Parts: sequence; structure tokens; C-alpha cells
Amino acid sequence: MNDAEDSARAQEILSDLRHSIDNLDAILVHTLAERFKCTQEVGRLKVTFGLPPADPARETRQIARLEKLAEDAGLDPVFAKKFLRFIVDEVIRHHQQMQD
Ligand SMILES: O=C(O)C(=O)C[C@]1(C(=O)O)C=C[C@@H](O)C=C1
Repeated sequence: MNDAEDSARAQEILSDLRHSIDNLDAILVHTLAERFKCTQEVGRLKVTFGLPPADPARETRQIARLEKLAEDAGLDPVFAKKFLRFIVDEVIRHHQQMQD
């Protein structure tokens, strides 16, 4: 292959990979939206029954489960843990707002 063909092939592979990335990003966004719908319901339930916005014991179990899932899936468990923390902190913020 000459340089021009190599470059065209590289562009083709890059384009295919970016197409997969776009699809996966869409799945992530839709999955997160569904998760936030569930946590909004949890928030309403917590308001109704006077439960606290956060449940640290539940979070400990979630983190342990997610770390194992990440390891099995070949994802960095430290990253998976940080990602869950980021999401759960946002959920707790929503729950606090609902209780104010
Ligand atoms: O399970 C709950 O009680 C929730 O409020 C949901 C959730 C979560 O986003 O997974 C958020 C906050 C809690 O600290 C624990 C878990």
C-alpha cells in the first residue's frame, strides 16, 4: 500500500470506530436518563416517608458490586468507582433539593 492508501484506510477505520463511539455514547446517555428517572422516583418516596437523601450503607454495597463488575468487564475499577460517586453525588443533590 502506498502512503495515500494507508492514510485512506486509517481514515476509514477511524470513522468506523467513531461511529461505534457515538452509538455507545447514545447508550450511555439513555441509560443515565433511565437511571435518573428511577432515582427521581426514589427521591419522591424519600420525601413521602421522611427518609434521608443519602444511604451510605447502600452506597458501600453498590461500590463493591460495581468494582467487581468493572474488573470482570476489563474496566478500571478505580474509574468505575469515581464514575458512580459522581452520579450518586448528583442524585443526592437532587434528593436534597426535593426535601428543601
Ligand atoms: O438507593 C437509594 O436510597 C438512593 O437514593 C439511590 C442512590 C443511587 O443513586 O444509587 C443515591 C443515593 C443513596 O445514597 C444511595 C443510592
